[in-house]
Amino acid sequence: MAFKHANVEDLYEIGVVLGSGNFGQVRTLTERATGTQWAGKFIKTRKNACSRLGIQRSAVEREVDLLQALQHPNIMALKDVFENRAEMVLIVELISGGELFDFIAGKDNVSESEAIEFLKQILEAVGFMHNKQIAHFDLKPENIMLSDKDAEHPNIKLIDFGLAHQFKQGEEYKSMCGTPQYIPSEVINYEPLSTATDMWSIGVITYILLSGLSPFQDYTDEETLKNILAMKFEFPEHIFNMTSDLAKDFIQKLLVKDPSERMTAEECLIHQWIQPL
Ligand SMILES: Cc1ccc2c(c1)c1c3c(c(C)cc1n2CCCN)C(=O)NC3=O
Repeated sequence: MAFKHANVEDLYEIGVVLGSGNFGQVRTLTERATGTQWAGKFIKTRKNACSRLGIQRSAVEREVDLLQALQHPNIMALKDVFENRAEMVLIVELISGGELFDFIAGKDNVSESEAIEFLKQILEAVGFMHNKQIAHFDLKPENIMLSDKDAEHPNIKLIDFGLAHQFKQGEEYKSMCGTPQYIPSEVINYEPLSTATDMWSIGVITYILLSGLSPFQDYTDEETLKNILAMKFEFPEHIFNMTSDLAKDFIQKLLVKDPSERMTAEECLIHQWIQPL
């Protein structure tokens, strides 16, 4: 996709801030020609390679390339990219149902059938990515958005591919990025990563969906990381007493230390809990 050098404001009316992260800000945009609402991800780019502020232009190009390869109903769609001296703007579909995180927070916990509805869509999107050798590397409830939270069957969309990576044949990839409570031991130990790294995060997300608790989280990130390395998690009886054995089995087949032993997205989609015979 060619990066447009026009001024975003010529084509879009810039609206409210939806959120911000280390990359910059996300704001609503209204396309002047059609009135259609979009989201604009405003990324401050670095003046030069050594300045600390902002993001390398090459990192944004990589995210754009990955998003172009990932056209799927459960993955945020990229419409356009604008670039000027100090920033780049990704024009993406507006996902107005907010984060899965808030949806869970708004309820004590989610029923198993609701959780399965969400997980099927997440697993379809992640399986699609993994078949293209692309890993997300930052799967967490904040990056799973609902297109309409009031719908009977909310549609989910994965967002934020800033840490995503496409594996080349036989290439090794390591990174210390991610969010402590969702990362597996291979990230902490700076060992080679793979698409299985995402599957660990899905195990953590499933545990949170069903209980509202985070399996490894502790008072400090350091303690959290120790819990992960020690594989220290359990299903507290007073919280999980109503949870099916199949649901716990699903989680236990993802929260596995050895990445090669974890279920793949495809294996998850045919697990008895997700797809009863
Ligand atoms: C209604 C609403 C509220 C907050 C939003 C968004 C939409 C949103 C969106 C996107 C991103 C990358 C971040 C977003 N954020 C920031 C928080 C996401 N974790 C996006 O790509 N489309 C959005 O609508």
